[in-house]
Amino acid sequence: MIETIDLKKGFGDKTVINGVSATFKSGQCNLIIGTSGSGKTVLMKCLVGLFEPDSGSIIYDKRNFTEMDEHERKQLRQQIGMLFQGSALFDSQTVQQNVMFPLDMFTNLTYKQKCKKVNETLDRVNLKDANRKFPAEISGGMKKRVGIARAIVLQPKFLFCDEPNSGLDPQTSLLIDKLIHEITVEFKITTVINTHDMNSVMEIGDHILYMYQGQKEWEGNNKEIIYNKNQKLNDFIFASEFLKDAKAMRMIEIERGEK
Ligand SMILES: Nc1ncnc2c1ncn2[C@@H]1O[C@H](COP(=O)(O)OP(=O)(O)OP(=O)(O)O)[C@@H](O)[C@H]1O
Repeated sequence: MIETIDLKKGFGDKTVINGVSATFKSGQCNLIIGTSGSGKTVLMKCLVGLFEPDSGSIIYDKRNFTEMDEHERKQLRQQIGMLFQGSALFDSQTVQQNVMFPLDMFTNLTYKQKCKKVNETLDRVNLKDANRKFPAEISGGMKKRVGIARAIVLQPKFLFCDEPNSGLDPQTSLLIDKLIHEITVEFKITTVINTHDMNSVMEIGDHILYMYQGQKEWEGNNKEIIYNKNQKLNDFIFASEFLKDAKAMRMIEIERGEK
């Protein structure tokens, strides 16, 4: 579990995160949504320590991240997996080398042990027989799976995904979402996902945090979002005719008890 308490972050005289208190539970996909510039990325960067908040606290399983020294943070980082936008794979390295990278960095395992772990993890993300391929030789969806494999190879307790569906077609996005959700539940990971993808919100939004101008404007789950009465949130999610129709269909499904 990760908690933020009255978190604030600004740049110069501009406040970007303005007193966000939130709880991200384990075994759940916690989605952060909001318009461009609402502070999603800055919030996530504060959570992982890439930005220092100006005030407030970040608590990882009762450990105060904001008060940790560099040594303690380094230890905690070993429990954190990150899936970056565009997968951020090393182009000159094979799939196997990419996934092995965190094991090289953080463990003293033998090469044989590392290979075993890499193979088990690639299996888990349904990527067999790709070990020797280079990123340029595989599809966007496969790259994303490699990114996920690299993020979970150390069996993290916390997983951060920045726009995991960027650049993927809707069908592949759905598969990647499902994979992230399955892994989250299976390993009881606290997963935090920054997304613009409304399909993800509906499919895997166990907990959704809607950011508006640096503040937590609304939170709830993917059922509650359908019925929410928050005008700003509704303006945001139902901005398109398609989503309005999707909402109407979804409400009919829920009323019929189909999901
Ligand atoms: N390093 C920085 N220095 C100064 N301002 C920054 C910095 N990083 C972000 N900001 C500002 O903080 C605000 C929030 O940016 P952020 O990237 O968190 O938005 P976002 O919600 O993630 O948007 P998007 O959906 O477009 O990624 C923006 O106004 C941005 O210009």
